Amino acid sequence: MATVTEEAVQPDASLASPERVAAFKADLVAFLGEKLYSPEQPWDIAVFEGYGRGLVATRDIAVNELIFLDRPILVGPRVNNYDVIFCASCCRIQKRLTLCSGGCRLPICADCDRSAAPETPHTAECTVITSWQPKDQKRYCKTILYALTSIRAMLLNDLESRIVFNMEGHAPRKDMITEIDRLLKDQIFANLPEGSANLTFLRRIVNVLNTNAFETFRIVQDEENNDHEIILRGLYILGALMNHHCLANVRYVFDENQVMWCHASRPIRKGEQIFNNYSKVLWGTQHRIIHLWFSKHFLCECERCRDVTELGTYLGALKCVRERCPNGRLVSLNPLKIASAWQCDKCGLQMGNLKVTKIQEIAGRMVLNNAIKRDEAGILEYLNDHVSRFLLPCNQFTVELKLQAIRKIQGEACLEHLVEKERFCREILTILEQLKYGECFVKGVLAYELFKVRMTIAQRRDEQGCFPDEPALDNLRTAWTILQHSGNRPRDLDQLAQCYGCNV
Ligand SMILES: C[S@@+](CC[C@H](N)C(=O)[O-])C[C@H]1O[C@@H](n2cnc3c(N)ncnc32)[C@H](O)[C@@H]1O
Repeated sequence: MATVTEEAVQPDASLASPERVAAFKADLVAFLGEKLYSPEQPWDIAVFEGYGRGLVATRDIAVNELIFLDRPILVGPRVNNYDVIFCASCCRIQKRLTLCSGGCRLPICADCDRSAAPETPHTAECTVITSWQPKDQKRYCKTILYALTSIRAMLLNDLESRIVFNMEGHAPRKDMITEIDRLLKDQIFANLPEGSANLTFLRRIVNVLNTNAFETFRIVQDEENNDHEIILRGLYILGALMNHHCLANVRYVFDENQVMWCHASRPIRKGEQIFNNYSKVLWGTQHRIIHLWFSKHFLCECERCRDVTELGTYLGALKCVRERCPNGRLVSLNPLKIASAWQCDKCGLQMGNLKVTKIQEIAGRMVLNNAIKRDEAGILEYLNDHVSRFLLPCNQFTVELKLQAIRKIQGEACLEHLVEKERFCREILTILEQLKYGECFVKGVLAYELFKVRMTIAQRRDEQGCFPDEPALDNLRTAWTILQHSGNRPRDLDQLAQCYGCNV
């Protein structure tokens, strides 16, 4: 169990000193072990001006080459509502809520319950939680579930906790209530006083998690053998060492065992920094900048963020509001300044940032909170009748809705919808090409969907003789290359790739 001392949990400004970096790397290599680390790996830890530590390529890395494998040092529930009840320990779906008999107020399955064996994987965390004397022990407590990932850090061994406390951890913004604040505010425990070493430890862990954790998942089956994906948060140290760039040069997936597979999405030259994208690939610049500022505490100034045309994609651009300017696109005069005015690229109309933000907010609400929940016909109708009147076809919200349509239009859909789906897949793949985004995860998903929809259209039109042609096989190869290690890849991908010889 980790030693909880005040010194151990203090954030440290010297994380990037050469001695600290060398010691940190030695710890990390020991943690990864021979299975995940080989001395031939093409990365090293380096310090970059303005970024802190990061990963650097130690030789040229080819596109699609494996850069590293990583495993979570810490994993557990995210701090967000779940729509199913699952065992807090093994994540198996629980039909009926059964609380742990140990009194920790968490839902636990019969196999993980403290009474199931002298030691279950849940015993140690239950002991920590109950040592703080939970009040109201007969009731489920969501707040404890949300804090569980941080609480698990108390069980790390010395090597692991040294690694974790060598990670950067930004303090929360003043208006943010963390899962640990919530434990105190709701007076969940009788014996976890403000000012205690345990609380300082938990607060520091929350900062490390918020700065570094990834969204990962576990696939579990219910009693009817249906698969469910339980979204979790995982601290992957090697993964977290990658700094951000809006034109990342890697992609990653998590396999069934929660191992992270990180591949090059573009060629990387020796000496270049290995970058991940912390934001969404298909978001416009203003959204990415705000998201990075509020969640990761830095201002991105990469070439994609600096270009008003967003590399010709106009993902964040808005439709000009003048009726006599049907093709005008409003773009920011200075994308790096959130308060900058916007201007139409055709008629020169200027608009203040507050008004632009309002329009984006309304568009976002209409699309993300409302239209996206419709069925496939509803989404297509909304795209054709409403969205086209107030948003550009290239706008990020239009693109998001098209992605949702792609997900919802499946094999049994009518031919007209399938043809629309094919068009959307091609449109979004073209945007990725404009961004020169390489062999990224979204490309893999779209390539798979495009292959499938073309196959279904060929069947419906009785054109199987012409399918699959070379472009379709290319799509399947791309999908297989990108998604093959993902634990939640489409269930028929392996079979399709094998059947058409694309899994080599
Ligand atoms: C997941 S950590 C990355 C590793 C970190 N540099 C370190 O030394 O531990 C994320 C933090 O790194 C820094 N960072 C990452 N990408 C950056 C970028 N593009 N510009 C400036 N800072 C960046 C920010 O402080 C951010 O909150």
